[in-house]
Amino acid sequence: MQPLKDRSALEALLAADWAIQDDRDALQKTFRFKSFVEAFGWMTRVALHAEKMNHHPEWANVYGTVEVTLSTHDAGGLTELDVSLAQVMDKLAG
Ligand SMILES: C[C@H](O)[C@H](O)[C@H]1CNC2=NC(N)=NC(=O)C2=N1
Repeated sequence: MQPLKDRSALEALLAADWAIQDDRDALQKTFRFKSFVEAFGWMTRVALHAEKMNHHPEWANVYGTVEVTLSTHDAGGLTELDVSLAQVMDKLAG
């Protein structure tokens, strides 16, 4: 598992509304879409990437809102995989 080496990529995420969770080494962001269909469509596209990466989000959806937590369970904290998946999520959210 690749530990975080690119601090600048993490800084860029923190400037784009991602946050480090208080009580856990994990990235968090709340995505808001106009409708349930838009939210779920985005989740479906992200899920296909996540499966390819073999790296899966913790997330919860209510109508157009998706709360996301990213952490590498196998490593007990943040790795490059979390940064990559966060970047994919931002890109697909447009
Ligand atoms: C066995 C399997 O490869 C692992 O459990 C993978 C699957 N997806 C994963 N997703 C996340 N977020 N963290 C992991 O440590 C992880 N591990």
